[in-house]
Amino acid sequence: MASSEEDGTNGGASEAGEEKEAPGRRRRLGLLATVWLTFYNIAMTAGWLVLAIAMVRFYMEKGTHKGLYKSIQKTLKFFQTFALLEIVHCLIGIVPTSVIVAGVQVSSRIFMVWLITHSIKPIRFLGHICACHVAWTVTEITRYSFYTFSLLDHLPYFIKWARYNFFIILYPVGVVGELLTIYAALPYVKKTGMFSIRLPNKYNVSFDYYYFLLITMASYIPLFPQLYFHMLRQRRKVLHGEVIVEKDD
Ligand SMILES: CCCCCCCCCCCCC[C@@H](O)CC(=O)SCCNC(=O)CCNC(=O)[C@H](O)C(C)(C)COP(=O)(O)OP(=O)(O)OC[C@H]1O[C@@H](n2cnc3c(N)ncnc32)[C@H](O)[C@@H]1OP(=O)(O)O
Repeated sequence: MASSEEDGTNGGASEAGEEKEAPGRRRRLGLLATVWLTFYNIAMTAGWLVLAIAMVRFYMEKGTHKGLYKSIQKTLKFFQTFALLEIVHCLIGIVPTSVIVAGVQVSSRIFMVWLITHSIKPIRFLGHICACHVAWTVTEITRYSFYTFSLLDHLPYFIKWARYNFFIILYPVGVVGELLTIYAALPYVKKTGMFSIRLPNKYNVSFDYYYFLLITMASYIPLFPQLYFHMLRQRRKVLHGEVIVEKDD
């Protein structure tokens, strides 16, 4: 999963009004793209901050995570769904992140939010979901504030440090939380047959959501290490200035 920056294509950036850059230097975006991304990143930082404050307040008031999902679900769904724009940013070339990397990252979260927690009520009180939400929230506050300060050319070192260190723990925590949540959903999905299409039907098509979930869980095995090692490479590049040459896959 090589980034376009590394393979020299500049992610289609020139079409989006960017200038070509010397390797290792920050890319310069057009005014419109800079304004939009600054607005987007500030909105996302604020959204995830609101979520963090709501989680802390809930826990302090109630002393339990039970009922937390109900109180945060609207904000969570809104800001996580808004993150679909990240795939659009990659596609139109205003950010150089690989579309595949952003696509896998965003779609797994959308899947968790809408097709698991929104759709399967009995699993909402589980601690695993809480673990994912905490991991996502800390990550996103750090990540979007990193992008915002970078765009404004005033990036405090501790935000850069946090962006490229927190994931070492938070990524596995989030992934284990997601996998345990899907696992906990399996009996309910099997019992209810939800989102499944049985034969015979006039289109002669069958789909079993239970097996889809098993395949999704299995897909974490090849995909997650790729994302994790990608972040470790980014960490070496950004924090330690290593030049990393990657092959396109
Ligand atoms: C339908 C069923 C689907 C099922 C899918 C199953 C998939 C299974 C595996 C998936 C596992 C994912 C699990 C996950 O959900 C769990 C968690 O997230 S737990 C919490 C911890 N998570 C993390 O730490 C996430 C880490 N990931 C990331 O940080 C990024 O999301 C990543 C997409 C990996 C990209 O990182 P990368 O470093 O490659 O690129 P960047 O995007 O940070 O930066 C590259 C340059 O682009 C500039 N940029 C990017 N976005 C913006 C923006 N919004 N505004 C401004 N600039 C932006 C950035 O500054 C960089 O620029 P430069 O190179 O000039 O510095």
